[in-house]
Amino acid sequence: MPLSSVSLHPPPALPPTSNRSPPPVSRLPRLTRRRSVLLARAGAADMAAPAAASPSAPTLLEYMGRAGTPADLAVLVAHIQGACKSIAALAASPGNADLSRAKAAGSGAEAVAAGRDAPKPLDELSNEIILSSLQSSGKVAVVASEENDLPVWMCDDGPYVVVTDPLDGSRNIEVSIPTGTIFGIYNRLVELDNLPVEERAQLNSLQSGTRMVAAGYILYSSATIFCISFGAGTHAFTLDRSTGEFILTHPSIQIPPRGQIYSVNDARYFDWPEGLRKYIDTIRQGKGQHPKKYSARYVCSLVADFHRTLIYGGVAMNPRDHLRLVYEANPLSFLAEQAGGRGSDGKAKILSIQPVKLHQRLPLFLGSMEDMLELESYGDVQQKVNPGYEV
Ligand SMILES: O=P(O)(O)OC[C@H]1O[C@](O)(COP(=O)(O)O)[C@@H](O)[C@@H]1O
Repeated sequence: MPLSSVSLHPPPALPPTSNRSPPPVSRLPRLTRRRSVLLARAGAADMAAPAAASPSAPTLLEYMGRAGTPADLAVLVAHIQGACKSIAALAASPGNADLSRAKAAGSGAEAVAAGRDAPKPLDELSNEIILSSLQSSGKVAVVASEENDLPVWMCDDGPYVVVTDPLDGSRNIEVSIPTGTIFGIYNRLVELDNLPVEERAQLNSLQSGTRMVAAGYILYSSATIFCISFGAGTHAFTLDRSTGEFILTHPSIQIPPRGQIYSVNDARYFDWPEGLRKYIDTIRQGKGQHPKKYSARYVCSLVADFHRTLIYGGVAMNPRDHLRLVYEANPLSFLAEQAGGRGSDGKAKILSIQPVKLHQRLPLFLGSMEDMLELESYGDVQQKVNPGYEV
């Protein structure tokens, strides 16, 4: 669906102001200055409230300037940032439910035949938004996206290669559950420049995760969070809706070495191997290396489950062959490692797995170092039975 054909319904008209009785002024709580500033920043303050203080924390663009991010890379990230603001607006718009519904039966057959899920209109729109902003950055040679069977070649002398899942968890949009965009950035392999374009595109996109120069995700939730690593720590920026800027709110995130939360779709318990069942049974009962009973949290939206794990610690997993190595597991593992955590397929570090196919799937485990090592010590944690589940 082209972007121009999306019609967002106008908001319902409010009754005229004069018909509504004014609130009893004397009962209005007085806003503290801090609250006023926060409300003003959120664009929600009463006009008479004190003006927002200028935030001292840097914006994403200022951060990249201060950190000495190469200019071409900063331009590229600035374009991703712009695209994600548009996706955030679409995901939160009154038209989002229509955009999240699968198209007529039979559509998306090509994607399904290629081992991908049938895309929803919002997946396709998000892909279009990301691709066009990467194209206009002028910095990208090739993009490998979940929504395209093959990598898209953009520009022969673009210095970077981008891998992306433009909108993960789009099945959740209709019920306003968080979604996210994931991306990874590599240098273009100049030694491949003389190969035919299809081969060049493919090999550039299948680089090992160890060669990533930057990776990030954008979480579309109650706040829109842009989390990124350039290989020197993991940092998260929160969208300030009054200025349209992403403000540094979580510098140098350190995932706690041990958490108390596990995140998995445990309706699949009976399809799990013995090792994984034992691990989950053990930590639930507080009988593991950490003598606390773990709690379960599962949003079923990869970026949201990963974001919570990054901040609170613990483990987030999908033990069956479902998530994609190139544009989901690799970028999130890079961010986890940069925050002191670990990403694995249950046996090996994700970043050390050489991709062989663009849409390659694998079991994915992400989280706190101590929790991850304990989990892996059970050996048999990859779910081999994968019947495909309807929901
Ligand atoms: O059905 P499962 O195994 O719980 O998988 C859920 C996972 O799949 C995803 O929805 C991604 O799958 P899709 O690409 O089909 O949307 C993740 O957001 C989520 O973590």
